[in-house]
Amino acid sequence: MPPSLSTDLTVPPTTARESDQLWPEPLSTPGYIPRHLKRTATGQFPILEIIQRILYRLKPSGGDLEKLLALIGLYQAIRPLYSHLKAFCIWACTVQVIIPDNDAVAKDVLAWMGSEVISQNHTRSAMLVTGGVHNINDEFQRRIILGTSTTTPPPKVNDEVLCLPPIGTRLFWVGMRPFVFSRRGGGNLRANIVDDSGDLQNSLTIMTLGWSLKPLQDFISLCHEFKIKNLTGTTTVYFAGDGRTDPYGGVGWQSVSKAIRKLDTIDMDETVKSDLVKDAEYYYTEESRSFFADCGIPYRRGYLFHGPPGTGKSSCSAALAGHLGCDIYHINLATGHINDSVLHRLFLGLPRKCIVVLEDIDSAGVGREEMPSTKGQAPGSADISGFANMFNGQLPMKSANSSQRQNPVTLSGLLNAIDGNASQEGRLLIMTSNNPDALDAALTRPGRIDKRIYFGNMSTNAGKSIFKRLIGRSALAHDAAFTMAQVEQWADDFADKVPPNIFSPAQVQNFLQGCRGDPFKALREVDAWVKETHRASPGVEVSSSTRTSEKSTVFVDPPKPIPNGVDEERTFAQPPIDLTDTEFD
Ligand SMILES: Nc1ncnc2c1ncn2[C@@H]1O[C@H](COP(=O)(O)OP(=O)(O)OP(=O)(O)O)[C@@H](O)[C@H]1O
Repeated sequence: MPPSLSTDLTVPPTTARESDQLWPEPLSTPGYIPRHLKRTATGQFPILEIIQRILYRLKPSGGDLEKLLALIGLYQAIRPLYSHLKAFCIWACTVQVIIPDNDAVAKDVLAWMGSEVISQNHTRSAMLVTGGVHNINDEFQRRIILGTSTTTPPPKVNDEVLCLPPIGTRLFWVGMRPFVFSRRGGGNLRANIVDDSGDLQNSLTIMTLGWSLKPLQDFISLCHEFKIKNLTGTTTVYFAGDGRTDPYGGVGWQSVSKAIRKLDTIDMDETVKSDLVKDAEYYYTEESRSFFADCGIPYRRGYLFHGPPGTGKSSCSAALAGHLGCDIYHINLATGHINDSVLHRLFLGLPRKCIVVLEDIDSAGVGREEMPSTKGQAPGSADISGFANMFNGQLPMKSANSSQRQNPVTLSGLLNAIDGNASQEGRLLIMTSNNPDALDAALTRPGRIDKRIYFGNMSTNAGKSIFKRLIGRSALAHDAAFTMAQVEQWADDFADKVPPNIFSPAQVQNFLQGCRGDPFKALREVDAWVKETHRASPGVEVSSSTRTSEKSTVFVDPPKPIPNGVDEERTFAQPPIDLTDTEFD
């Protein structure tokens, strides 16, 4: 009798009689394994001992352990062959795409997988991340940011926790076609971005049966459409990061989802705004696309938004992206993290339809390279444009802001990234600047900048509008006794108290935010605020005339007398189309 399995799992006694009971076969029996070999095996692998006892319990006549051992041996022998065979079958019968984890396409795929595969009932593991939308369910915030009425249902956004596929592999079906999704991660992105087996770390791999990439392209389109349809109400904002997320070890894009900023929350001249929106909308029509293609003109468009700080240049760019339904990419050259090759790569990685914002381009200190002799360089290393100017009898242009430290991005590198031959087409480039006069003419020439829009300080109309948005809506929502007519009257009173074209909308917004939706507090405190703020802004003088007419604003050091709007533009070289029916937010 074998010892009881439940109490004793040690090696069984080895007397000849007991061993014979366990291994009763004679030497001539096929599959016979000598006793000492069995003992060595079970001694080395205690699990075999356990299996042996279980088998004995199940079938006291015994005898199946040999088959098991033979199978295990066979498996060990053919395992390398199996992995080679598997690799060959995968290579021969499947197609795959690899997507860097931080690419926009990867985000589309993850969003689709999260919703259509991972959120299904049978999922047993998932990666949870926050949605990253700023407080969109807050009524007050929503009305300010989105300009929606209290009756408008909130847009469908990923406001809380997202369920995404974890690291690992997952089989799923789209219709009748199987796909294998693999997510790799955990690598140090700054250095070892390709592992020993040559695979990209922190990437997604999508694989399916067949010999054509078409099903995979269709799947990617499906994911993209899903994102467009389901994430309405948000814009993905990308920032050129500090290098931690770039699969190539340099500076890459980092992203965050933000609630769309509605165009009607941007206070600017309505004609200028509608002209800008029509231009951008037309740029993305099929008609315009084929016009560019037929004429052999690179499909690109650029705007320069200029004006004092806090006048809405960045906000308008974001609102435009939301209106056009595309993502927005911010590059701040002044950080010093970006050099020519990184900038080039950032532009190469842009999707076809997007808005790229080069922020505060004047303060980035981007300039042409200095003459080789002044820098002690070899002649061959100088910017070719510098030589061209020498031959024209001109000195090479100095840095746009020579007092600043040299930016690793050169003007030629910037121009190359923006519209060099290898540069991506389809993007809409917006440069913002507080001081457009400091910009190199090469950067703003027609073809690179097609439209210049001036963002000025707050006008009387803008004052009314900002009061209604920040105070009026909240007052109406919180106190049913207030009427719209009252709000209009308060807005007029408020705008009369704030001298036009003196304060930036950001300053006024800041004051009104401090009033916390209380119209009486705002009206009571605005005079004191105006005086106080003037004292703190010595460059501005307020006369009584400035309170009555927007045009009579006095600047001590006046900028060019440009109305708040377009000051120069290059129009599309084709008959204008009728866009009068176009609806605007
Ligand atoms: N014209 C405007 N309409 C509505 N809000 C505005 C406007 N201008 C500024 N603001 C508000 O002021 C803040 C700062 O605006 P924004 O960053 O767009 O200004 P900017 O011109 O890009 O400033 P900077 O030149 O310093 O980058 C934002 O919160 C925005 O809501």
